[in-house]
Amino acid sequence: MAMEDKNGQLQQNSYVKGELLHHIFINEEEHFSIARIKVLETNESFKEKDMVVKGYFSRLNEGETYVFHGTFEQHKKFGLQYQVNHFKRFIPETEDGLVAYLSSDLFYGIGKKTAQRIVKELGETAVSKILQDPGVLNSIPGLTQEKAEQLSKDLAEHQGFEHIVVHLSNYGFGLKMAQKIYQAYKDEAITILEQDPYQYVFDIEGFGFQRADEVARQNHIPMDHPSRVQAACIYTLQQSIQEGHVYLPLENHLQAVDELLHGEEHQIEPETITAQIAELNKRKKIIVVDSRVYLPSLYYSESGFCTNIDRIIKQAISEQPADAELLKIVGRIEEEESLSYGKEQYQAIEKAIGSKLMVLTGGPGTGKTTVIKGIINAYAEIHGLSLDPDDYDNDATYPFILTAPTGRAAKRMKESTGLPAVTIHRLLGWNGHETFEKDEDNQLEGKLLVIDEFSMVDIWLAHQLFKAIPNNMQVLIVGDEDQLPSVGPGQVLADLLKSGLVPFVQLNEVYRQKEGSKIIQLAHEIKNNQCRHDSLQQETDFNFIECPEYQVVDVIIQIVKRAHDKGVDLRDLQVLAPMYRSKAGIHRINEEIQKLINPKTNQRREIRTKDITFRTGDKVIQLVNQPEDGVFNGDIGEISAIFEEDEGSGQAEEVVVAFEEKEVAYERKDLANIMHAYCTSIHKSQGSEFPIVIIPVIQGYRRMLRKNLLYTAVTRCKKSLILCGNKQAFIQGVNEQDTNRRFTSLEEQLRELIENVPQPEQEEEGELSPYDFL
Ligand SMILES: Nc1ncnc2c1ncn2[C@@H]1O[C@H](COP(=O)(O)OP(=O)(O)OP(=O)(O)O)[C@@H](O)[C@H]1O
Repeated sequence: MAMEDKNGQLQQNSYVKGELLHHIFINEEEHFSIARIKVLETNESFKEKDMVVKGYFSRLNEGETYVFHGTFEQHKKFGLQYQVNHFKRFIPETEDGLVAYLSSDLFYGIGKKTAQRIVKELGETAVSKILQDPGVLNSIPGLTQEKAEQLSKDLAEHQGFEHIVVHLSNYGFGLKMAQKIYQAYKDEAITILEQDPYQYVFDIEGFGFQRADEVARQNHIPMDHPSRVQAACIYTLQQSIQEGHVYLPLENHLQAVDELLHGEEHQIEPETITAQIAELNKRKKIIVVDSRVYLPSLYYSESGFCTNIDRIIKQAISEQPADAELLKIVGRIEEEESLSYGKEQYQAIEKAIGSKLMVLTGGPGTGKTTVIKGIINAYAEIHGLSLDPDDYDNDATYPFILTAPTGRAAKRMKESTGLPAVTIHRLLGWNGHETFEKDEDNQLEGKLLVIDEFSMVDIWLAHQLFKAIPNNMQVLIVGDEDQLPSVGPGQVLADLLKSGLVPFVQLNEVYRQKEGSKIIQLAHEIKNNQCRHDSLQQETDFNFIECPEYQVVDVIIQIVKRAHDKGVDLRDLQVLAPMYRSKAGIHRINEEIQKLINPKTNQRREIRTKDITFRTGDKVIQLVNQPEDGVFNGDIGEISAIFEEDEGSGQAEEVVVAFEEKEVAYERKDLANIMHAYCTSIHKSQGSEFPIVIIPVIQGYRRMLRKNLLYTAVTRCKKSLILCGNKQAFIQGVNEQDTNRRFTSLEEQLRELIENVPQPEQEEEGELSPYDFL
């Protein structure tokens, strides 16, 4: 950290003082610049007359002098550059220098005489005095109030960002965080930081509670300050979202807040926390209902989703065929498709046609896709609608909407049904700022909406989607309830099914098994808690290679090598593992496969980050939703190009990834959004399927191995599944239920609605209705 002593002397190890000659590259939005400077002074053994500096700073003034702090970096093409951590405009410390600075063109209306009076009155530290308190200018003889105001404003503007950067560096914040802070608060940044650092926790991404605590301590803000307690209340709720919770029970919340606030030398009384929770509740910063504490966005998502489910299921259905008529229609579809629907499958088609909203659930190979097609075909025939998009004027008038939460799932839907399908984000028109074009005031157009892979949809997205569904639309939700729940908060599919409010059909009979699939059989044995050692016998499409833990990575490499040598397209082969950092973790497996498949050569460009080396030709996975670029968490692509920085053309350093439908360019700062995908996490594989899947299973993964995790992993495979490691660890894992309960109130809220739903007519004997489950 750079510090100045009392005399303003630099105590930083490395510095370069230089006059800015010209800018090479400027990104105004990011405050990122590359510039050439004339070196005036440095404590480094740098002998050249000028050099290139780069870092997160705004446009600097050419001809002015700055002191930069940072480190030298050797750039492959451009040689030695100085990576700036922070910097400061050099203000001459002599009285004459300061007078020249204040009377320069930078400050309108300040002549030499006025500048001399300011320096005489305020001394060599005049600039920081004015910045801290513009009122000091009132004492300068002959300086009108108007000019004084103008000068302090101009000084603040010129010094603003730099001043803030220097100030923040005293708290240990780097340029990048300083830039984020400056964007959010501008000139207020320091005042807010020093008076109420906890505000940063809410407004600045990546600014944690502990950081705010450190700043508060340095500024002697008491540990029981209301702001601190309130920040802890909100921060703990934000953290709980990571575990999938929609709310925290008051008791758990109090405990979590207490743990966060508790220090060796200070203790916060429970009453203080309760009082601040009440205060936040009053100000609608959190919502407390029935001893449950919610963040408002999640509370309103959950209650909004319930309201919309209620609205939709209460609507009447426009046209409904008589039973005999539907039988005839389904018979015709069976003929066209050359199959005969099973009892459950027919029931699913019948119930979907007769319900405003229905959930279709079932494991792999039970015919969910087959039934989706049956429902769409039957709907089209009943309503006299063509399935061919070319028969409609434009996309908006096409009556069938097929959607899924990820790009890959939408693509699979499109392939299996032969109809257009899009991601939920695309369907709703994501505008990149957490809002969508489609909402309650601008609803979707269409007649039948089918949402696949619904287990992956969190409560926030579910709410956004359902508020955009118009009254005249019929809705079919499809998902496998035994899969892992959504990455985001909630367990919407499971809660919908448990509530009993919404009609649903569960498909149990497995059809793909009839074609001799061991993979499907294993999936159902896991699902039905019947997986034993003899379930893991070798079959044509399944093998469990037993090996000790230390050999598991070698075994994976051998399998991948054999597949590669045989000409298998590596996009069709996926290694799935549950953990990132272990001896047989995702990172290690990726490194080893990269060495094998895509080693370093002179032909392949590469770019190194702290942990990873990316090379052209590498298989990579997107780690976050980036809807503005049309890529989503879990999408897999290949690095098609790496561009080095080019001063001449202004080309920034970039990695270009070719995804299935588009190319996306990542600057260095965005490379954390991707990682190698030779091996990916099971969580990230949700919604995707691969012909060949390899899953290492070892005792070292024990704390992660759970039934729904292994079930999700196994069901990602379509043709050939290879497990390797320890059979006992696998058997123990599939017998381990996920006991991490997610706190959601959706099921309860939906149940409360049941009283208001008109009771259906008497069901035929043997048919399931939601009311059978109450
Ligand atoms: N009634 C049926 N008669 C004959 N074959 C069927 C029937 N239902 C489904 N199948 C066949 O079973 C296989 C699995 O069906 P489908 O793909 O619809 O299941 P799914 O539940 O969508 O599976 P997954 O989730 O694994 O994709 C397909 O080959 C399908 O043609």
